[in-house]
Amino acid sequence: MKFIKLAILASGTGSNAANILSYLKNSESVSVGLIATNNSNAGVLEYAKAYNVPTLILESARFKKGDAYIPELEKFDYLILAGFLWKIPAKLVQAFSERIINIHPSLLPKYGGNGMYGHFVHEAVIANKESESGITIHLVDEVYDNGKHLFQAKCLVNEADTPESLAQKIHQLEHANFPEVILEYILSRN
Ligand SMILES: Nc1nc2c(c(=O)[nH]1)N[C@@H](CN(C=O)c1ccc(C(=O)N[C@@H](CCC(=O)O)C(=O)O)cc1)CN2
Ligand SMILES: NCC(=O)N[C@@H]1O[C@H](COP(=O)([O-])[O-])[C@@H](O)[C@H]1O
Repeated sequence: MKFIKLAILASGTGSNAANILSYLKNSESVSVGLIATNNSNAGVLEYAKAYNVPTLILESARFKKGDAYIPELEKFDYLILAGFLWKIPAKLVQAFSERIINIHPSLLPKYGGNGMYGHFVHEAVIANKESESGITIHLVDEVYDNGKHLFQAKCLVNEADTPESLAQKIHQLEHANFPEVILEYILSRN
């Protein structure tokens, strides 16, 4: 079987990226060859250093209006968005058709779209007194949070929950499922 190379794109703390790196550390068929971020202060860069993974700092104009770093990214088989906060431009979506996977911290289509990321999602769920929330893992198309769903998992939300306590529940679901959903999808296509 072909050896599969992943690039992770992340903007923040990087707990999902770290979880994927840990999950794949002994894999003989899939590896993470790059961590790219738009934030030179992102915590994810510390995990890249710890796992000795090359990094790439994305510059806005080149990513959004230039070549979208396709020369650097096209050597990878899949792009994994793990808390990446910029829209993937159409030319990169087209270059990686059905090969970009994103994790979103809500039960899409609820609480998705522009402005719906990180704590903003949890704040909206709590403000609306939802009884449940969860995660969605989906393919990425040219629109925010619109691609084909690969997986969803739910958690209960109770009156005592805060955006912070809900975020913890969501992170537990993400860490328990994202690596396995990624592997299941890419191995089903190779
Ligand atoms: N073409 C696509 N690009 C991206 C997708 C996608 O589905 N299609 N998913 C996002 C991740 N995401 C939700 O899962 C998401 C991330 C960020 C935003 C957002 O509103 N961002 C702000 C900018 C925030 C910042 O720069 O700090 C914005 O665009 O104004 C919405 C959804 C990754 N890319
Ligand atoms: N809409 C995108 C979005 O909100 N993504 C969310 O960013 C967080 C990143 O956490 P991490 O940096 O600890 O992996 C995760 O909860 C992920 O679902």
